[in-house]
Amino acid sequence: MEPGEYKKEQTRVDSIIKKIKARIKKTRVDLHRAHQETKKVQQNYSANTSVNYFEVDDRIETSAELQQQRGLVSRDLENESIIKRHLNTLKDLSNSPYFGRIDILDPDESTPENLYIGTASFVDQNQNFLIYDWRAPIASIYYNGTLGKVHYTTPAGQLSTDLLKKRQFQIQDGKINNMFDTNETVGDEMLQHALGEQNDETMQNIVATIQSEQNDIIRDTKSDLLVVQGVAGSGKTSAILQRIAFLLYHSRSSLVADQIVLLSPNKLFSHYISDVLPSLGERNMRQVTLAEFFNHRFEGFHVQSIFDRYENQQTQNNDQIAIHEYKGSAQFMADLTKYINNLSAADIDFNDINFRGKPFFTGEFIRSIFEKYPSRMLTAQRMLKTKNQLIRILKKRIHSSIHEPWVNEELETLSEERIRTMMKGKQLRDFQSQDDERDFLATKLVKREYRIIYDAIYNNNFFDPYLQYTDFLNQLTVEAHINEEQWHQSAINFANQLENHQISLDNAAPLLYTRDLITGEGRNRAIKYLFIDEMQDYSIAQLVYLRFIFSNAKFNLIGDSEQALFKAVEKPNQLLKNLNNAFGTRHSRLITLRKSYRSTYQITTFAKSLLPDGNEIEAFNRQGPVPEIIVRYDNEVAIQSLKTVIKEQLNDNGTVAIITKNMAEAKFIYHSIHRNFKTTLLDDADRTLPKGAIVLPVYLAKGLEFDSVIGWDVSATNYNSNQLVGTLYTIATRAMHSLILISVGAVSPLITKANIPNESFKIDHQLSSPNK
Ligand SMILES: Nc1ncnc2c1ncn2[C@@H]1O[C@H](COP(=O)(O)OP(=O)(O)OP(=O)(O)O)[C@@H](O)[C@H]1O
Repeated sequence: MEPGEYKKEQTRVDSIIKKIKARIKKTRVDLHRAHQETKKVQQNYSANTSVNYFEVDDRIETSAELQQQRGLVSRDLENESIIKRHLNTLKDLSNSPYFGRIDILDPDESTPENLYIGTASFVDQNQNFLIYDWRAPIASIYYNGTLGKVHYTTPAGQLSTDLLKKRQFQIQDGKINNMFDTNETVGDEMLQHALGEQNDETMQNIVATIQSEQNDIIRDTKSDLLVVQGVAGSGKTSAILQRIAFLLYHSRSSLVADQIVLLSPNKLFSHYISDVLPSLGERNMRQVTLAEFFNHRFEGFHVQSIFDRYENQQTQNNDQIAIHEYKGSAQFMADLTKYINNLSAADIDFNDINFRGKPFFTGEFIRSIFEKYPSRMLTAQRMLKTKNQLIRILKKRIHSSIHEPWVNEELETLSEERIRTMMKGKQLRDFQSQDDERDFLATKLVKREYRIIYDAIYNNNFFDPYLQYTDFLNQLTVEAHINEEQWHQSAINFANQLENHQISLDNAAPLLYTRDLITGEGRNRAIKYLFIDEMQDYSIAQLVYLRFIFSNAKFNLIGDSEQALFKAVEKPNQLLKNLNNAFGTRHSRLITLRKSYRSTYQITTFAKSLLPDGNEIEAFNRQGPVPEIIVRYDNEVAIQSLKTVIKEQLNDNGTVAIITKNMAEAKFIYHSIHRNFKTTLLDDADRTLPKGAIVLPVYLAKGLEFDSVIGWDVSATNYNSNQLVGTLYTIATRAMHSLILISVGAVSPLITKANIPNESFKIDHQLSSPNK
């Protein structure tokens, strides 16, 4: 670098920050004005809309005016929040305006251009880009290109330029702390610095140090099905969050954050990643865990969570595992689809709709309506027609009931005030005669009375998906490898669980699929992108269902087959093939990430040795202590050692996580140590990660990272099956700087038989069992 460069760059930083600060001042004024405007519209709205919602008794009659008012309020609120977000972005820029510079020479130009790249663009009054947003097409060469001829994609097609220089900056509080020129994607030095820091309470964006292969994930705009298989700590989650920010920028006019859904592994994770998009000036996408999603769709039932299943699956026999695998397969969903498509009117489980303890519409009557529609129509279309017909009949009944004696009686007892509320929005001149007015009120009364029937039709309560699904399970001829008796038992279990308002996870997606495919409802066509993190924990059946209901969404599935808990590992290529077959997608793409960034070189080297094909994993070269295995021969001594280790680790690290195989072990540890240290036991209802010592079962640690990890009881007794390799690997790869494993008794063969180089770990072995 030429002498004087640092000074020149710092002068530029100073001048840009001055301009940003001036813009902040102006934006504050804009924000104040927008806030006043929102307040005015809101006051206006509440004055105009003091409607008694209980009286609005027909969904079809929602006032258009009300909707318009609501629209104004939300538009102003949105406007205000856009300015607020912009202000926050400017504040961030005023601290650190950019992190990169590229010098390019376009063909036919004689002087090079210097472009600076930051988290957002900053443009002066003359439309000069003082900072380019990292998502701008030209910025891609900062991440991808090495010096020389480079290409980049713009909305107008591919362009090429000559990349003359790539410079990286670390700017904090307006001061350049470090800067260097590089030929690499993003030099190791910057990355070393970013990765060497202590774990934050929430995840940080990686915008300044995105790696080339991560950039491919972020900027993909073509795939309908994008599958990212990446080793632990390879930046999958980071990349998809950056991708969401990229997509929102790329499709500013046609995509909003609410049209993007992320299915996340647990609530802790949802909170953990919640700062990334706002730090990039974007709103968060919708986030939901699978358990929340199912419980929302099965109101009144408790759906087994993925965590309940981990806890229970530890006791499944081979026959049960075979059934579980079949129920999670694409084949099972195909069998179910075939069954549903071949249902005749006589096969459908119609229910009576009751009113005051008596059938208002009998199931047989409903069936007779359904039967009238031609069988060449889809079941869902016939159902919809049946439903509309029922509503028409109900309306007729309402109309013919308005002169019944009970209505007259009620009308006579109506208070003035009640009449006024019922007439809200109506003027006397709207009625031709007094009879008209009376009929209007009578209709309202009858509608209210029959509301329960309307709701039952509207909610498809005339059809019983639970019974239908049971019928399906019972009529199925299962393949030879499935034990028939156990299969029937599982159908009985399903029915028994329903009695107790319980649904097991295996049945949740197929059951919803039965309901939605038959009724034609439950689909959400507004969602444009679906992201699934930790996809290895989803069954293909669940993915098929999600594909069915989010039919307009592009799918982004992110996972690490090696981190599958209690399940055999599936090769990424095979997985993509299975998904392509099940989804029937046109443009699918598999991106594999092999380099692990989270952990030190020593931890990654140890963790990858646990896996049969772990040598495909590449460790990032950040140095730290080698992992340690502590072997003790009884719980009491092991707990003593655990306490010593926690104490040492807390001296050097912000978070020390003791990760166990299951909740029972986590509770045991918590009760053994919480008097000695301020300890937090986490369960699946927790949303935040405290600092200090925390105890949690492995499935809650998914997607998270900790400065120091202590894996509890990696003994041969506790880790006795090959199916637990993923569990062990997941525990080890949660550690950023330090990893210690404690074994109560002989160490698991998953570790002793693994090909771990001797110098890659330390062992602290109690010489013999005290009992011997
Ligand atoms: N390009 C990068 N620049 C800086 N940090 C990075 C980069 N890529 C990944 N990291 C860091 O590495 C760690 C792991 O990233 P992330 O959690 O996204 O990985 P993952 O593949 O989702 O991991 P896992 O599957 O193990 O949960 C995080 O601390 C993240 O900030």
